[in-house]
Amino acid sequence: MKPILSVKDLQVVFSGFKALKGVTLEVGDREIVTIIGPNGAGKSTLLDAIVSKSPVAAGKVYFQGKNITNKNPYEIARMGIGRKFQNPNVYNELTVFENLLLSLKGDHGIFDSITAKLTKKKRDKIIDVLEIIGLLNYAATPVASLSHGQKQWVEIGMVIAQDPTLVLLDEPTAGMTPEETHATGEIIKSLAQNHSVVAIEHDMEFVKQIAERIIVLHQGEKLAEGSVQEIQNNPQVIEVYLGREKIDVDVAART
Ligand SMILES: Nc1ncnc2c1ncn2[C@@H]1O[C@H](COP(=O)(O)OP(=O)(O)OP(=O)(O)O)[C@@H](O)[C@H]1O
Repeated sequence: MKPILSVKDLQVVFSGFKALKGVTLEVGDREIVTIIGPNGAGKSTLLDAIVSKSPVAAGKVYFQGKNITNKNPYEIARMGIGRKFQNPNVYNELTVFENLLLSLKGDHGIFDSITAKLTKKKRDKIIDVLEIIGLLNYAATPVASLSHGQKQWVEIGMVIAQDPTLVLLDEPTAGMTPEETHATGEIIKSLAQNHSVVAIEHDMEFVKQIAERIIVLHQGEKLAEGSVQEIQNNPQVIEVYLGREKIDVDVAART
């Protein structure tokens, strides 16, 4: 099977500091790949480099067979890669429906998007997205009155409203309650029926819920790759990441 995304020997350098030291990975059609690793491992930098938010110093990024290395970020978005950042980037004073309307592919400018005639096609598309993100009953609710988790779902919705082939999510469950985290996992699984997904995540329960394949980054390099079981039993991963996570949890439980 031909991969949707193919990253080859990617290097990113910040003022002489190598944040990525030659990372290679592939993402298949409608596959969910989860990226884990300690703080500073280079996870966000990897997603940034794919969409040209950080410049690639060496190596290549191919999307659907086309070389997109260091291409203009808007062009990359237009080609079909959607990126959600850690903090919700939504319009609080607008409703959930309006936020999604603003994100629809082909619309330009807040005023134009909101005042333009709402076609049936646009309405149906927004309803589809609302169903996927579980907010159908909140269409007319101002985003300001949603919970933190619901705002994150609106933003996931804003990404998928653009019909990306590949969705990149940076810690989609950050700050969520356990119930919201679980619901996010179900949203991502339903997303993967039509999209490829790469998600950075720290919460191992969540990773187990969604992961088909896990990639572990450590100090700018790929330390391991495999199924949940392979990763959980990998001694190097336990040493640099999973063991430490467990110690953190144990310490937190005692204090
Ligand atoms: N714009 C930048 N300028 C300089 N250094 C940077 C920049 N962005 C990231 N770094 C450094 O690159 C390394 C990788 O950072 P990155 O944010 O990719 O890690 P991460 O794995 O996403 O960590 P976290 O889990 O804490 O978000 C870190 O040492 C970070 O300080």
